[in-house]
Amino acid sequence: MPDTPAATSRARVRVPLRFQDGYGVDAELVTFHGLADGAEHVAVVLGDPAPGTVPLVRLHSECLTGDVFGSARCDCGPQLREAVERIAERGGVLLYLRQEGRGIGLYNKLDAYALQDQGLDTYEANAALGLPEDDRDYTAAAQMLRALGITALDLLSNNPDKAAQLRYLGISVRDRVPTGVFTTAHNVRYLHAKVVKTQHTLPLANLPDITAVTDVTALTDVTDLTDVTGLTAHPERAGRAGVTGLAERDAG
Ligand SMILES: Nc1nc2c(ncn2[C@@H]2O[C@H](COP(=O)(O)OP(=O)(O)OP(=O)(O)O)[C@@H](O)[C@H]2O)c(=O)[nH]1
Ligand SMILES: [Zn+2]
Repeated sequence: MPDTPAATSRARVRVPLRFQDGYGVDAELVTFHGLADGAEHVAVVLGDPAPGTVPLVRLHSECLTGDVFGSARCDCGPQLREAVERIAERGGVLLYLRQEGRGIGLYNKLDAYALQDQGLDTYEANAALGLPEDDRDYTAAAQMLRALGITALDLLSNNPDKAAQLRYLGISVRDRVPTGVFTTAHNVRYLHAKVVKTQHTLPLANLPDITAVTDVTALTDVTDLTDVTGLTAHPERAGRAGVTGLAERDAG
């Protein structure tokens, strides 16, 4: 385990969260001193874990296009909305990490989008720009968790690298709990690349051949795509139910 200096909490403020679909919950936002990368990450503390249970935690990487503007090119917005409610129900923390574009920044991400529009996948596009496929380091996340008194957790994520890095940093990840599946006509190739290239636990691996969807722009209704993928298109609840079978307990 690397020897990382401790971070301390800086401010704790109550913020009532009110989403456009009517869901609301009161959160406590926590800021920090001493984070390793100097970025302004924020912890969103939700609900109250029952005594003797570990908190549910999500490390959510910033996505301006998806989180703020509702872009359908990725699944970040629905994942964020889902995570807030699931964590609030059980008690836990969402770490909102300022790692736009898997760490390469917003402008580089949009450059990568332009290359994806020419046929490259999400990882090839980063590489073509001379950038890492995924530049995220979760040292600051581990510091934030420790500052909040959390050393054991269940992780709400499909990304095995998040669990692996947290464990390396000395945090005990008991279960890795998959998020819902939020497909749109515009993000299915992106989600498929995450499964094939970075082993995200999304139930897309058995797709007959995603490249058979040659013209996604023609799929104006996401239910068209559901026929192709066999997946549920974008419902927050049904999508979640569809992947619960993938919940796994990681050893160690
Ligand atoms: N470079 C790049 N970043 C992207 C792209 N699409 C989304 N992102 C960024 O990817 C991050 C979200 O990561 P994801 O790979 O969707 O999911 P994850 O966080 O690794 O895994 P989960 O916990 O399962 O959601 C955000 O920072 C987005 O801005 C893309 O095409 N290129
Ligand atoms: Zn996104």
